[in-house]
Amino acid sequence: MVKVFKFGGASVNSVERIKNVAAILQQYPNQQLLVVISAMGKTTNALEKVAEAFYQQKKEEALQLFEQVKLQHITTAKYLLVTNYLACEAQLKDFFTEVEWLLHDRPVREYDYYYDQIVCSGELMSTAIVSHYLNEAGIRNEWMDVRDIIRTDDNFRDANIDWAFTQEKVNDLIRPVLDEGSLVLTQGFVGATDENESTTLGREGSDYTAAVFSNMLDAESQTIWKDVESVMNADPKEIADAVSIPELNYTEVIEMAYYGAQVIHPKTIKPLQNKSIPLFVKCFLNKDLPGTHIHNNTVRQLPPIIVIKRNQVMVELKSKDFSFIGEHNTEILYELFEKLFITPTLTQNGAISITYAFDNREEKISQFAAEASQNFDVQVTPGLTLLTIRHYDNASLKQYAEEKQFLVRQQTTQNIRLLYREG
Ligand SMILES: Nc1ncnc2c1ncn2[C@@H]1O[C@H](COP(=O)(O)OP(=O)(O)O)[C@@H](O)[C@H]1O
Ligand SMILES: N[C@@H](CC(=O)OP(=O)(O)O)C(=O)O
Repeated sequence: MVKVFKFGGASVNSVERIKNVAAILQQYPNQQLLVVISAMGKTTNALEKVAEAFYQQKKEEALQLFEQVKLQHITTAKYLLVTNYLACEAQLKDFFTEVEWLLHDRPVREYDYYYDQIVCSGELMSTAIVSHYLNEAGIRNEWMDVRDIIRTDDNFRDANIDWAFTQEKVNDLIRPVLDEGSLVLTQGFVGATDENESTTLGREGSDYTAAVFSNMLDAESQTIWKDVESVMNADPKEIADAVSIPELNYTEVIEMAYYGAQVIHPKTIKPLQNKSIPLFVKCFLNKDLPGTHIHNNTVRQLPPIIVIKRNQVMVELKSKDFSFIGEHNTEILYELFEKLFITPTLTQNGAISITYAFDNREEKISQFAAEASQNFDVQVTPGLTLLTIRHYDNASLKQYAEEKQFLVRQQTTQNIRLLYREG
């Protein structure tokens, strides 16, 4: 049976880290492996800047920013590769040309289209480098362009997968290579339309790609390799005494992601759950640590799970005519969410007012406030943090919630949520 591995940006962001990926893969010599890899480090953010400059018709700036991305990849390939360098360089240059060809044009289509054509190159470049290195290290692998496999619609930046078509491609292109004993290496986060336009599946979407493949290959398990020891009860970068969670239920992971824990992409769970495929989160820095096992069974006695979402904005809306917040008013607001692709991170209803928190994407929030002000009095308060404690107990309430000067507080038997000013 197949194992699916996903290595994220942090696991391939240097020569040493790529060598470490090879060392991990060497531990699975007789295993059918499909490996999904993300763009190196923060490449996706860098490519987003290229796309923005291009769309603002700052061609020189876009080309210059892309030059830096190119250099970073060429340098990594140079330090990493010996016999395969020239072959890798040729492959990278093809990807460079694909992007530069577009950058020399003028934007005539929507931004999201160009975003995807540019940003997808991050995953193509990283996987090309890793693939050549694995071959040098004696790990036979076949690099596959995921755009030949994952077919999506043209909802750029958040494309939806055509499951039937993709399943056929998995059967025709991936399965035979795995059966023949070769590791398959491909890109996360990326797909393509029936017109061969590149698409992406939403930020941090590589976990999801891996889950789609796990589902379609009826994998025995999926493993996401991270720079942390496991899924923890809080982001260890935020909370120093975060503890490891050895076991979790699929639903709990979806809940954590919903409240903003940026540890596993929420869309990842469903394809796995549908086929009861276990998900392991393991540490690429120390593969002997047990990590977290995520499955279908109930897990009791979870520790309090703390999720901190910074850079939140609160938007309070009062109906201008003192009408109650009823179907019509909420309909207007939900239509705006859909139009602007924004989702509240918290909602609090009153009789003639409604309060939302959002991630502070300034342009979108301004547009939301402007449009909503046709029907409501709108007040916007930026600079806030949203804290959620799931499975809270007295100790965690005391430690994290007690002294916060909150603007909104919500409490159920399971969760407590506070929206407060960043101090
Ligand atoms: N509950 C949590 N448990 C573990 N890590 C978490 C949690 N919440 C946030 N993180 C953060 O997730 C990071 C790893 O995710 P990410 O940087 O997206 O990895 P990658 O890009 O390699 O997929 C960790 O370094 C950690 O700071
Ligand atoms: N590179 C994409 C997709 C992804 O999933 O990345 P990572 O595995 O590093 O979170 C992003 O940064 O959004």
